[in-house]
Amino acid sequence: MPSLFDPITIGDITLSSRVVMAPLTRNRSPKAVPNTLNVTYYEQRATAGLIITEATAITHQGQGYADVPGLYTPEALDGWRKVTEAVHKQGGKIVVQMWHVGRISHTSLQPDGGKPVAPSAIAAKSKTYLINEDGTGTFAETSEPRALEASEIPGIVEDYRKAARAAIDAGFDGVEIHAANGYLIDQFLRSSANKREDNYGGSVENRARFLFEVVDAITQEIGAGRTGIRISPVTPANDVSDDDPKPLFTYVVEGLARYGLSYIHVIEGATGGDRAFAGFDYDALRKAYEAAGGNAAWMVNNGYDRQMALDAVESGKADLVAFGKPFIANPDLVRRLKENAPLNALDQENMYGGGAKGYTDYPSLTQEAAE
Ligand SMILES: C=C(C(=O)O)c1ccccc1
Repeated sequence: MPSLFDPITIGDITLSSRVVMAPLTRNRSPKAVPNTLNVTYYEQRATAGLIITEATAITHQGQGYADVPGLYTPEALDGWRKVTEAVHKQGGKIVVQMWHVGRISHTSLQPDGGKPVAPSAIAAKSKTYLINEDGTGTFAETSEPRALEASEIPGIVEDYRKAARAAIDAGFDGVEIHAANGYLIDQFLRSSANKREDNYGGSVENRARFLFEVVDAITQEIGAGRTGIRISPVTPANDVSDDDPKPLFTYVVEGLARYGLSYIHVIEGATGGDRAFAGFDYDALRKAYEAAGGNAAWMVNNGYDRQMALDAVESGKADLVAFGKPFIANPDLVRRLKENAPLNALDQENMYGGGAKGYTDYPSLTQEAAE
C-alpha cells in the first residue's frame, strides 16, 4: 500500500515523495523577472516531492497580472536558472507552470496597451492584480477581450512550444500546462467563454482542439515524460462554466491518455473553495482516463488536509497530492506532515505582492526549535 511519503517516478521525473507544492501566484517578480527573493522562496521549499512554480506567462500577451514571472525574456530565463539551480542543489525537483491568461488580463498589462485575447469577445466577470504608481497593489476589473483570429492560433501554439524548450534549457525538470481556472486553454474548453463558429468552437472536439494542439507541440518538443497538465473540470474560477462538464472532460482525458504524460493534475471542485461544487465524479474521470490507456500519475488538489492526503494515496485514489496555502506558510511541509507537527498560520495580508513578509519569513521546525 503506497504512502504519501514514498518516492515515485512520474514519467521522466523521480520524486522523493508524493507531496507536491501546488502553483501559487505571489506577484513578487517585477518586470516578469524572477529575483533573488524568489530563489530563496523556492529553495526553502525544495523538500517538496515536486515544486510546481507559480503560473508563468509564456509571452507578454499571456501576462495577466502585475509582477508575475514570465518565460519569454533572457532576463527571466536567467532568473529561473538561479531558481532551478538552488532547488536542485537542495535535492528538489521543480517544474514550471506554463500560463496564457487569455481574457483574464488588463489593457495596461498587454503589448501596446491592446485588448487581451480570447476565443470570443466575452468579458469575464473577474478581476486582475495591478501595481499602482506608488507601488501599492490593487485588484481591477479584467478588460474586454478581442476574439482571436483562427490564423493567430498556430502562433500561440508555437509560443507554448518555445516556452517549453526555454523551460528545459533553464533547468526545469519539466512543465505543467495550465489548462485550468478559466485561463486561455480553459476558455476554449468551456461553453460559456467559447462561442466560436469555426473548428475551434461548438462541439466538444472543436473546443478541445486548441488544448491538444498545445499538448502536441510541447510533448514533441520536450517529451511527454516531462509534461504534466492541470485541469479544473467544474471550477467557476474567472467566470467560466460549461453546459455539460462530464462529456467534455471525459473527452479531454481520453485524448490525454494517448500521450504518456508525466501527470494529470486535477482541481476538485471550486478552486480554493467548495470541493463538492457541481458534484463532479473525479473517480469516474480517472477511470475513463485509464480505460483509454492513460498511465500518467494522478495528482489531486484543493483543500486536502493531512489525513485526506494520507487516505487518498493509501487508498489508490491518487498518486500525488498538491498543497497550496499550506506550502506558503510551511516551507518544511513534508516534515510537518510526516511528524504530524503543527502548521504555521497563513499571513493572509501578504499573499499577493510585497516582499519577504509573508513570503520567505515563515519559520521551519528547525528554526522554531532553535529559538
Ligand atoms: C494562476 C492562478 C490560478 O491558476 O488560479 C492565480 C492567479 C492569481 C491569483 C491566484 C491564482
